[in-house]
Amino acid sequence: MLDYYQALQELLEKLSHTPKVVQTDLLQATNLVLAEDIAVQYNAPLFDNSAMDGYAVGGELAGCDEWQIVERVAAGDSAENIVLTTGQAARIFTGAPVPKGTTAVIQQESTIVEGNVLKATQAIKKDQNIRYCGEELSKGGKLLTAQQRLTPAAIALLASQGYNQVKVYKPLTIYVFSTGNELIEPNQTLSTGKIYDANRYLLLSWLQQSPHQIIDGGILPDNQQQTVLALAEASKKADVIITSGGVSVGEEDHVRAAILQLGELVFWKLAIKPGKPFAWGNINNSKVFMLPGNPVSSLVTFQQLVVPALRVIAGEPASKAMIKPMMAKTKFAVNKVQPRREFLRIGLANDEAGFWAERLENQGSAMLATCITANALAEIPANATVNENDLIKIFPLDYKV
Ligand SMILES: Nc1nc2c(c(=O)[nH]1)N[C@H]1C(S)=C(S)[C@@H](COP(=O)(O)OP(=O)(O)OC[C@H]3O[C@@H](n4cnc5c(N)ncnc54)[C@H](O)[C@@H]3O)O[C@H]1N2
Ligand code: MOO
Repeated sequence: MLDYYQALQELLEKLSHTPKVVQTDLLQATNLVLAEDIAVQYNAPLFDNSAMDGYAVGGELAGCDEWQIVERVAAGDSAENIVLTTGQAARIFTGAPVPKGTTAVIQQESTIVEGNVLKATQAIKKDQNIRYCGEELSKGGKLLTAQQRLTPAAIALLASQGYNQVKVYKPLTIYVFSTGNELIEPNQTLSTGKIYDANRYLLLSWLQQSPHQIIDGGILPDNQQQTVLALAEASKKADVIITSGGVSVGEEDHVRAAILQLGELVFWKLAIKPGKPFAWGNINNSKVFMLPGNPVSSLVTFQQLVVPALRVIAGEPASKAMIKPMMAKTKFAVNKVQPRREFLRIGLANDEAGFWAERLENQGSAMLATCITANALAEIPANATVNENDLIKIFPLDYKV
């Protein structure tokens, strides 16, 4: 059996490639990966401005305890033609440009105003409450580096610099299939031996939150020829094909054989529970991931292996594509060692002492309902016991891609 971290590293290394680049409107780039370095084109802040609603005071501060209010500047106004000298002040608002000669801004809570006369109720320091031009970013520097995923904050930063188009790696086209004669759709009538397809719904709804194009490939029957035809057809358009079921050793497990006929496949017995059988490979330029049929095995292998893999295929560096664990203290013990690294569904909570993990009942790999209460997976290393209050790795179940 292959160790999880070894498998993950090998998978991400072997997937590295150069994705296609497209120019796109800013909002369309959300969650895609930047394909170019972007320069700071304007100083930030763009101009000296006030950090508070209050009064800009000019000239020398020493010996000055009263100012004449001579001007008013609001956000959006120009202050280019205003100059404050010692003893002069301007009413000013947050974000408004400070007039020339401004030494400090006094926030209005620290002032007394009588007519046009301003007095301060607290000591004033030079430069207080002034955000100076270029103090955050200076023109010509690097704003963003290629391979950065464009989070909402990155989109906002680009907008704040006047960029309305960016070059990103092209969104992926991802096909999702389920496999198995036992599977029917939720709108169909149950008959003996049949079950409703859960995995395709898990994967489609999870992937819907990604910026990629997701195509529902439907249910493949346990039939070699039909599986080959469907996968060959999907591979004409797909960057990625994800299947679930039929990956282990049974005679009715046709997907592996179909992919081997059409392309290349690596089959792993992973030392993880759930999620032991896992396969990946390619049909021409389409990458293929085969998840185990049990719904929770699908969920765990999708989050722990395929999500990082999709990030790499979408253009992120492997180091950033890894899903990041956090640490939590256990409210449970594991006394029995077992040979596979276990990803337990847990309830993660926190108090003043930090995060703690509570083990949930019903950990079977077909027991999907536990995943509703669970908000994280706890990693129990192979051949290890865990005591109460031990610190262990936790992977939040946040359904990100
Ligand atoms: N002789 C062995 N049998 C099994 C082994 C093994 O090593 N030797 N491994 C077991 C483990 S662990 C897992 S996990 C499963 C994985 O099996 P497959 O990927 O081949 O999946 P199936 O046999 O097609 O299905 C397993 C199970 O999951 C149900 N299923 C499948 N697809 C869906 C779906 N889309 N929605 C809901 N449920 C689904 C299916 O009906 C089966 O009950 O193999 C073990 N067996
Ligand atoms: O690995 Mo299987 O996923 O134990 O049920």
